[in-house]
Amino acid sequence: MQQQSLDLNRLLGSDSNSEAKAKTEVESEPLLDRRSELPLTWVKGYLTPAQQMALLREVQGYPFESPEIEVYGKRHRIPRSQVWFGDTGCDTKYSGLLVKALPWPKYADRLRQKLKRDFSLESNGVLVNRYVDGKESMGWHCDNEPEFSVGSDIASITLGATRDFIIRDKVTHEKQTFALQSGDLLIMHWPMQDRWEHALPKRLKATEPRINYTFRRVIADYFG
Ligand SMILES: O=C(O)CCC(=O)C(=O)O
Ligand SMILES: [Fe+2]
Repeated sequence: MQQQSLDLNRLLGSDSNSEAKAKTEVESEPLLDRRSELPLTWVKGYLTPAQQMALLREVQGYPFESPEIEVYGKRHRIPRSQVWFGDTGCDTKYSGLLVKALPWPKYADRLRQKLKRDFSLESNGVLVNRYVDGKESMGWHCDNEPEFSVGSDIASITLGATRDFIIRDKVTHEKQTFALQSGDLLIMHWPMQDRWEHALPKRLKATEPRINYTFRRVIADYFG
């Protein structure tokens, strides 16, 4: 039940209004010291403007979908759109639906190879999220689906609008906010998902689209 309510939060982006007052971090804040203890790597400006442009052009051809899900008998469209690319057999589930991996687009695959070269980050699938503006969001969740490979890190790349990405300790509810900008990389290291949830709350001041690539390693043929 607990798990289900977390999943619903993620899908519907609920609880996000309570984040409206969450402050935006700046580098000089003392919280930075604590960040060195977090299971995260934040690389600002990881992608050059030219690399970002190549990806953004490619994104225009992605077959994004925004499925409807049923919650307590009512249908809701998830407040963003998504597409999943991956190696053959590297399927996943979201919105309760099995999603077959589509073949890697050229620049998404190059980005995957770059992450492997730079951080030894092995991934065989990527979820691409598109938030058309600050009204779109992702609610609190942790990425601990059974098809994810044990011990694997998750790498998140931001393109377009700056948005707050918030993590919350599951026990103490301590929060940390990261204002992710276009070209930034954030790696969530194993086993961060055990202790921390994360969310991308609504930010009504954001009027431009944001794209997020979330590279993952899943167990091939997990769904047979
Ligand atoms: O858009 C983001 O930065 C968050 C995406 C995310 O948490 C996910 O895809 O699981
Ligand atoms: Fe996530």
